[in-house]
Amino acid sequence: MANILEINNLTKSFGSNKILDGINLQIPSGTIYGFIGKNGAGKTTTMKIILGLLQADEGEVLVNGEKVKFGQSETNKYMGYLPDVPEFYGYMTAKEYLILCGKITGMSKIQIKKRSDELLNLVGLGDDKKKIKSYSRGMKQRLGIAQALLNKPKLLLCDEPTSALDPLGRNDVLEILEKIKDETTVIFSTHILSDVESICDHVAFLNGGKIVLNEKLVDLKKIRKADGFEIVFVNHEDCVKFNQDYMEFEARGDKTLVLKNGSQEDMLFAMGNLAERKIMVEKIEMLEPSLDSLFMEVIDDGAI
Ligand SMILES: Nc1ncnc2c1ncn2[C@@H]1O[C@H](COP(=O)(O)OP(=O)(O)OP(=O)(O)O)[C@@H](O)[C@H]1O
Repeated sequence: MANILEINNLTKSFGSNKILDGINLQIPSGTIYGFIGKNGAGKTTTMKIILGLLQADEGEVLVNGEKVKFGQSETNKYMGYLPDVPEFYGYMTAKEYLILCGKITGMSKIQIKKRSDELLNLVGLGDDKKKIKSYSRGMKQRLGIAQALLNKPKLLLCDEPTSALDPLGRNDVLEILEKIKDETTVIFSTHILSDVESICDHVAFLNGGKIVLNEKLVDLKKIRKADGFEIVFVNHEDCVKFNQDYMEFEARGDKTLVLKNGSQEDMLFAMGNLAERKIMVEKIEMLEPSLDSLFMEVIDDGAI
C-alpha cells in the first residue's frame, strides 16, 4: 500500500526548546492513525509543518509523494484540516458556510450543491437550518469535518478533534471518522487514549521530540503482556473472604478483585483455589493491556 504521508528526520526548535528531534513516520493510505502525545509534545507543531504553515529546521515531509514546501499550498490540495477549535462565521447556516468555502476553493455550483448536501448528511447536520452561532461544540466540530472534507482530500488531519467534547459529541465525531476511512486516510492527534482504542488501526506515540512507538493497534496488544486478571464474585462476602487470604488482589467495587500483572499460572492457581473452597464466581478473565498502561510505560521509560 502506498504511503499517503512520509515524514523523514523532521526537526523543529522554538528558541532553545527542541520540540521535534528527528521524527520519522510513514502513514499508509486507508488507515486511521492515532497520533498520541501528552500536552505540549509537539502534535500541533507537526501538523502545521505537514500543512506547510510552519517551517521545519531539518527534514522533509512528503504528501502523496510530493514534497511539502513551507509557505506554499501545492500539497494542501490532498489534505483537509480540522483545527482543535474550528472558527466559523456565526451568522451563517452550515449550508451557507459550506457554499462559501466551496466558492473560495473554486468548485462549480453543481459540485458545491452535491458535495455540501452529501457532507451535511454525513455529519448529521442535513436538516439543520440554525445559525452556526447557536451550535454546540460537537455540532461545530462536525461542521468542521464537513468543511475539511469538501474537496475530497486523500488525507484528513484532525488536531484533538474530541478533546473539548462530551461523551455523546465525541462518539458522533468518532463515528464520522470511521465512516470516511475508506476514502480518506485520517490522522487524529489526541491524548484521549480510549478514543484511539475505539477507532484507530495504527498508533504513533510522540514523546521527548521522538516517535517512541509506531505500531498497528492489534500488534501492539499482541506483543504486550496482559494487564493481569480479574475475578468477579457472585456475592460480596466471598469477595472479602478471598481478599483476606490473598491480599495481593486489589478490590474494584463490591464484588471484583484484580491481580495486576497476574500471569496465566496465577489465574489457574486462583481458579483451583476457588473450586476447592466452592466459591461461586460470575467470571474470571485476563485483562487486555490498555493503551493507558502502554502510554504510561512510554512516558516513564522514554521508549519501550
Ligand atoms: N510559535 C511558537 N513559539 C514558541 N513556542 C511554541 C510555538 N508553538 C508551539 N510552541 C511550544 O512547542 C511545544 C509543543 O507545542 P504543540 O502545540 O505542538 O504541542 P501539542 O502536542 O499539540 O500539545 P497540546 O495537546 O497542548 O495542543 C509547546 O511547549 C509549545 O509551548
